[in-house]
Amino acid sequence: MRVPAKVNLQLAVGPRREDGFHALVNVFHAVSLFDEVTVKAASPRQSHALTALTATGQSESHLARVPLDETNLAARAALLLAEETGSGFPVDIHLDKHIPVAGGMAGGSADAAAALVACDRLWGCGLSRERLLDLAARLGSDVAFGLVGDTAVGTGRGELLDPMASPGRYRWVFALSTRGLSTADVFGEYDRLRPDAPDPRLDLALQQALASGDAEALGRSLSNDLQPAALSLLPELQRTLDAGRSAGAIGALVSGSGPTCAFLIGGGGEDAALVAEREAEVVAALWATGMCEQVVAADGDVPGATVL
Ligand SMILES: C[C@](O)(CO)[C@H](O)COP(=O)(O)OP(=O)(O)OC[C@H]1O[C@@H](n2ccc(N)nc2=O)[C@H](O)[C@@H]1O
Ligand SMILES: Nc1ncnc2c1ncn2[C@@H]1O[C@H](COP(=O)(O)OP(=O)(O)OP(=O)(O)O)[C@@H](O)[C@H]1O
Repeated sequence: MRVPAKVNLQLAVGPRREDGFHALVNVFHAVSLFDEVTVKAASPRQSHALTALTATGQSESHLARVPLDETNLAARAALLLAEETGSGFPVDIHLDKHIPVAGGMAGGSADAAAALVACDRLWGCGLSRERLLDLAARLGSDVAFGLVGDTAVGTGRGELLDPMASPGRYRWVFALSTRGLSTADVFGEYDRLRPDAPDPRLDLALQQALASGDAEALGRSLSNDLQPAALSLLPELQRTLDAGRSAGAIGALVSGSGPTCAFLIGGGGEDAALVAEREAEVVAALWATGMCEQVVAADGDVPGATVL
């Protein structure tokens, strides 16, 4: 399975609810930075739903943060499906990780979405899309989006998804950090900085920019209520954002709970040579900060978990 990372085009965070989660209006956008998840029948067969989990990837520092036990979200997805359906036989799960770990791009959630679909097929459960989305939501607020992909608005705690019209194609650059940020810590810092958060609302200017495919307008409309909290925990991210903006990015923000920073470079309607030139300048400026572990380019939007 191939499953994409996400960037949040708008992340409006309301007050903390009684269950501890925050009410969100969350505009998800899937980008072409993929994890590959392979699920195979284990041999010899054992009595557990999961027998082994392995991971590879480009970055050793990121891989070191991926748990290889039953706390891994992909393993949890397989176990939940087995428990809910009463079916399943032992499987080996391999994660080839390219989505930054604890980077605010929903890497673990993506792997969980892929594992759900893969095990559903391998075990012949034949769950409906609704059941799969329901199980995904139980695993985490971002998991359902891994199934859906493209561009979608999430409400509730982010798990109730509606597709959003976005006919345009956009070019992005992502600055990955060697550090990770815990999503729970960033929400905690948000509560400290903003104890009286209003109810979240969809930004109509963003909706319009997406509907018309206007990259400049999209760049102006990007927003993330968690950004001040991520910057408060990792103040050096401000320099990364400033460097990308000064080099010509038409929009810049922290992705989700961070610390990955996302830079909008241009849209499909623009002169391709101009966009490529802008991309090269932004990439060079980000490397020059000396603060990025990796700088990668990607396109959005792209489909959700796909069988290869
Ligand atoms: C920041 C985002 O990535 C934006 O898409 C998501 O809201 C986070 O989604 P996620 O990583 O799937 O998060 P979950 O695994 O559901 O929750 C992790 C922790 O984040 C906090 N959390 C998450 C979602 C939400 N709506 N309110 C929260 O307060 C809670 O402290 C929770 O314990
Ligand atoms: N399959 C997985 N891949 C990466 N991390 C995982 C996985 N399963 C569990 N984890 C744990 O989850 C933590 C968060 O990882 P993840 O990459 O999902 O963060 P994130 O992209 O910031 O999440 P989100 O954007 O959904 O808030 C990691 O530090 C790791 O301990």
